[in-house]
Amino acid sequence: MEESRSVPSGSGADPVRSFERWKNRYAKRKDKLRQRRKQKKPEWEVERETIAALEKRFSEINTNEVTRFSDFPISRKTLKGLQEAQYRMVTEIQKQTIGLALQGKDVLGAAKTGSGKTLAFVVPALEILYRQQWTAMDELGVLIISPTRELAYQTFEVLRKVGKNHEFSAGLIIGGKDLKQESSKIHNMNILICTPGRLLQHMDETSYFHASNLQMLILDEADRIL
Ligand SMILES: Nc1ncnc2c1ncn2[C@@H]1O[C@H](COP(=O)(O)OP(=O)(O)OP(=O)(O)O)[C@@H](O)[C@H]1O
Repeated sequence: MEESRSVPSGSGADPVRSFERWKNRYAKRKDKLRQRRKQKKPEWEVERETIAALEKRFSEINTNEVTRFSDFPISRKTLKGLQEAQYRMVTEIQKQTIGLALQGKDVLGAAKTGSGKTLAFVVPALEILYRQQWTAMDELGVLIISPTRELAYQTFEVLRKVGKNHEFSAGLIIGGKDLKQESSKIHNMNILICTPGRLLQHMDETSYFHASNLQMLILDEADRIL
């Protein structure tokens, strides 16, 4: 059978050839997209590269030149949390201690009331877990001991605010609540803030409470705790 093809008179364009050209272009574009999708790295790999780039900058931290949180090599998630809570410029205790803590050094800080000590340890606490790609599936990584319930609660609020873009779980163990209820949740926590008495009680009575993989121990107002 003969194929009939209608060409609009006067246009000069062959619709079959135009279609073929369009089909080739479409196939090429689709191929490019497929290649690009193939090259796209998985999220964990991108995150690992970002962490490696941050760690490279640790040795270059110059405390004297730090004025803002963004001068520290810290994660975008922490930085975003800080900015959303309107924290941009560092206070003296933050400037002097965050860099050392990021470098993995033990830090003993002392500064007067209201000088911003809480963020000086909350930021490194978030970063140490971030760097190890800690997830809510992992165990306890950071333990913060506060001398009083009020202080523990305040610290928890700061942690919640600044760490809201991370996926870690955090718990407050301060007594005054049902011990059994606390016990059932304690093993799911990546970061725990507790008062000394309640912590001891859980160490004695909660069989599955363990801190064998702890990455950071923080004693808030150590002089009152020790
Ligand atoms: N970098 C910052 N920029 C602006 N405000 C800040 C900064 N750091 C802390 N603050 C604010 O300063 C106040 C005191 O901070 P914080 O409670 O951490 O001090 P502190 O030294 O722990 O005090 P205390 O010894 O009473 O516990 C808080 O209201 C906090 O939000």
